[in-house]
Amino acid sequence: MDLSNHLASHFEDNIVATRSSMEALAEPLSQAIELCFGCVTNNAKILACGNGGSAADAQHFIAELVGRFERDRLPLAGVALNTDTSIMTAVGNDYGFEQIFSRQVSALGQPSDVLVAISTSGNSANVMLAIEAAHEREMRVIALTGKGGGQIKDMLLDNDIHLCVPHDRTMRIQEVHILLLHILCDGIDILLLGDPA
Ligand SMILES: O=C(CO)[C@@H](O)[C@H](O)[C@H](O)[C@H](O)COP(=O)(O)O
Ligand SMILES: [Zn+2]
Repeated sequence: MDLSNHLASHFEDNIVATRSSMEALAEPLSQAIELCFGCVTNNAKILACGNGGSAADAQHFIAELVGRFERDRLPLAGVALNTDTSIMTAVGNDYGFEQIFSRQVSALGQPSDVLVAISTSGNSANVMLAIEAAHEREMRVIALTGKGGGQIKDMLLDNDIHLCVPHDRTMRIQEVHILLLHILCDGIDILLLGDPA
């Protein structure tokens, strides 16, 4: 294998994934920005969850809401459901790993809250049960997926938002997911603070 060609192919593939996502996802992404803005400016909160790299994305996103993104502003309400090891081990141990997020959604979720559910395959059982619990709480869902959306695609309701990266490799999908989450943060800040100087 020619290593430098192989390395270059990652950059090329990332560009393809990013460009096709820009074309496919611009509209649902604006809808997601409006939904998150409405949520955090109406005394509601954003709950986020995912596994592995997507857990990192969920907590990264929430840290930028509660802390800040690029500009100073008031803290925005959000909770990453994959960060509390006591809850995750207790619920995982006592009720099963599939319920580690859904139980928290049931405990914390209110009808105006939004669930950001992240799964590259769209098939992680614990993320799917979190979506089910959010619907039971009358929450709206923003799902970040890839690979055609998996089973999550069929679980979403009409007023949910699906950001499905048109790619089949987990790492590429994750790379676009973090881009989408950063754009969401930027969009929320623009609606809150106006255009950047
Ligand atoms: O970061 C990676 C791979 O890039 C892994 O940790 C990956 O997130 C894990 O295998 C997850 O369990 C995959 O779950 P999902 O994206 O299919 O819901
Ligand atoms: Zn990864």
